[in-house]
Amino acid sequence: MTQTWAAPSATEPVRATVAVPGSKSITNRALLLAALSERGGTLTGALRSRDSLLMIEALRALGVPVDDSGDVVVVAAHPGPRGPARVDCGLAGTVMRFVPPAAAIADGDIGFDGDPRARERPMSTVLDALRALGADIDGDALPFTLHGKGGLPGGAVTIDASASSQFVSGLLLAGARYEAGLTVHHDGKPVPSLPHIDMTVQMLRTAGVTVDDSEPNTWRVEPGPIAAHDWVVEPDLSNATPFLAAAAVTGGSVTVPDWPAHTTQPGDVFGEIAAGMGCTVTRDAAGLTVHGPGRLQGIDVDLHDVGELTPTVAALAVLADGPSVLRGIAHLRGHETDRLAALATEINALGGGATETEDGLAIRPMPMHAGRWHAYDDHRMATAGAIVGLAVPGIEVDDIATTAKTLPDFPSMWARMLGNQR
Ligand SMILES: O=C(O)C1=C[C@@H](OP(=O)(O)O)[C@@H](O)[C@H](O)C1
Ligand SMILES: C=C(OP(=O)(O)O)C(=O)O
Repeated sequence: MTQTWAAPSATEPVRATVAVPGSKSITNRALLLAALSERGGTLTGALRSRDSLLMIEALRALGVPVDDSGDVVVVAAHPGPRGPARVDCGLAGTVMRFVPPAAAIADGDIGFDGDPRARERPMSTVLDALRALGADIDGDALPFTLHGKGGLPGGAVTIDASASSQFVSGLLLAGARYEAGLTVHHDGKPVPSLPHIDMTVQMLRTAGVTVDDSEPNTWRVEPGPIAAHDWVVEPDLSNATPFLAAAAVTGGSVTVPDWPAHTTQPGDVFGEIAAGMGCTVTRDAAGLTVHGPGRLQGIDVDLHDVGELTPTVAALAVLADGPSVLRGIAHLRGHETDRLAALATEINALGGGATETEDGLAIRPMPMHAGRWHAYDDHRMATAGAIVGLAVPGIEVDDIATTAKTLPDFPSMWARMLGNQR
């Protein structure tokens, strides 16, 4: 159900401490690894949102016992994924790209489908790779059916992962459970979001899997069991960025506690981006703090590795003093929506100056006016509208409920941050 939301404008500098829930990317990897470990595992600090519930339901459909009724999510010992099953991927890239490689070791027919937009998101690379590794699959996009044979030979496969790092991550997460393990070689334009592949490799190693990533564009996963692990999920640093942006836009100061000292999450880079736009950024025992400047500067930045941050950075760019260029993000056209088209359309409709380039956005700050900001079923479009609304009175986000994909409490967190929760 959609929900129109009057974005509150800030009448004074925002000063707040905002604790954000667990990382979507870490939660869904930890759930999947627990499902592939016959001894299960636990998650402390797991995200509870549409994307993580879709992952939990997908694993349950595959016979994996997941108990999410308490603070700690518990995946009990189990004999491994099994079919037949139906899996709803919603609009979650981590479900549609991570679950099929895991389901390929199950037996029985496993049908996958998702939201209408999910049927348009790039998927054939994973399905072709699984076929090359021995799987029997009907279809090249959602909906498709995997005819499980109770195991997969595995081996070596070459893919073009330039449209999404999730193609590589999905295969690697399950690769240890293939008979011959897995070698994935990427051949094509550079893979985006490489930190997310590093996250996959690190988490596999934590679960006792041997991974060789010493050669660029090639990843080798040795066959073997995946160990049970008690995962502690870091806060979602990408979801932290709209709150930090509120400080940047209003000349205030926002702290996100429990910011990890070392992390593979792309949101970590936001500190550098905010500093590049004139903010002062500090990291200390309190967490990461962004202090906004009197006037925000434009920025020329390559977001290829951290594409998830684009909607937040674009929202900051429209409110800056000078022009900005956001590069390296052509692959965002295949995200929850075509994010480049969506951002350019919404910014221009409200008087701003945004142009789509071949691989990103050029943004010229211009006075913006009140109006409707469309979210396109995209949680990060919705939060970008909230950021713009802090500085431009009268912005209405047409569907704030879409933030439930990764941050169901967004409206009340935003209100609390602004100190005006009703
Ligand atoms: O592996 C992951 O958890 C993710 C990888 C990235 O996908 P792309 O490489 O498709 O951008 C990122 O944008 C997405 O939000 C989460
Ligand atoms: C691209 C994103 O999500 P997904 O995991 O669905 O690809 C995102 O959260 O910005």
